[in-house]
Amino acid sequence: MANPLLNANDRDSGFEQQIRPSRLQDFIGQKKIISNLEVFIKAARNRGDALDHVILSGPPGLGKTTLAHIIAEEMGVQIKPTTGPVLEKPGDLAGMLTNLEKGDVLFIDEIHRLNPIVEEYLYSAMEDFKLDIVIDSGPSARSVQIDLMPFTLIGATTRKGLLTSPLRARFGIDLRLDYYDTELLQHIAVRSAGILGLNITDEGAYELAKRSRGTPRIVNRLLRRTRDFAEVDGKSKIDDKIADKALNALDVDPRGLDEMDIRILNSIIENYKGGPVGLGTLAVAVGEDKGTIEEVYEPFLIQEGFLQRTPKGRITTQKAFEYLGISLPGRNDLFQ
Ligand SMILES: Nc1ncnc2c1ncn2[C@@H]1O[C@H](COP(=O)(O)OP(=O)(O)OP(=O)(O)O)[C@@H](O)[C@H]1O
Ligand SMILES: [Mg+2]
Repeated sequence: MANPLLNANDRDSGFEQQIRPSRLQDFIGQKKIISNLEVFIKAARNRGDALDHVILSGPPGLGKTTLAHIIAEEMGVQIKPTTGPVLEKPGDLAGMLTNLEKGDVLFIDEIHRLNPIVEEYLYSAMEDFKLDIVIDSGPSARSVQIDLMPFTLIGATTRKGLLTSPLRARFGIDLRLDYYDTELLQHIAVRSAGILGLNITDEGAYELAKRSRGTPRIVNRLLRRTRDFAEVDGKSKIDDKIADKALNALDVDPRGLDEMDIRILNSIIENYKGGPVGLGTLAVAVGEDKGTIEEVYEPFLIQEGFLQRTPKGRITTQKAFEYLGISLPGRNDLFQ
């Protein structure tokens, strides 16, 4: 059964709003991205220009939406958020663009899901701040050009591979967010606990952090759930014991792997003796889209040393066999 804690779509907006960092200095980790952004923002502000267009990519829950809001805040401009699927017609995009003031941020989440026709209109808007709109149809159809205010488009995507190259080429700033290490997530847990007025020990925060799949959204969610267990147990402090108890009760994996991670590893091991297996075959076996496996699941499994990409296909590592408690084929003596 899918673990609801790991579901990126389940949002508690009140909680999120409270703990979401709003300035660059509060954003934990992703050091290189943050220091580059500081330079770009400062330079644009000094010149009085809009910031160049930004594409933010990376797996769910790592801080793309958060960063988009921070960028607008640091630039001292308004942010107008929308998502790819909502912009169905060119008119929807025109409506958003003509409402922007100088320097404003148009934030398009899930930009890989943009309608191709809408996307074409975006090209000239991004490049020349102009919008060519066709009015009427048939013989009376004519094109009018609308001048736009200079603006910054921030696109966010978990699937950068799906962006067309003309769109990709129009972003001057390309930022890819990586998974967070346990220490950073521990830091995030402590920060969030502080904002919520919760007492948490370093060990408690560490326990949450190491079971959060490298993802700030998950560590915050596990913190919230652990708080419930602490309250019900009459504990005034979140320590590693209550964290462990809560996470076990919630079936959170010891290393934070989610259901699809496990399914991918199990499938390679059980059906293909640990691989190599091609991405397409694996996708069919686990019932997930190829690109999602490649861009959302594999990076974490590779980073954690459970999976390798080889020219012949994906293979699971000895660590994956050990973790799942399965003996390597033909080497039954190895882990006894
Ligand atoms: N670097 C960070 N420091 C502190 N908190 C963070 C950081 N990154 C993310 N968070 C927290 O994690 C939550 C999830 O982040 P966010 O919504 O920005 O992720 P996302 O990349 O946009 O995810 P999705 O792809 O699902 O839209 C935020 O509400 C924020 O509180
Ligand atoms: Mg987001």
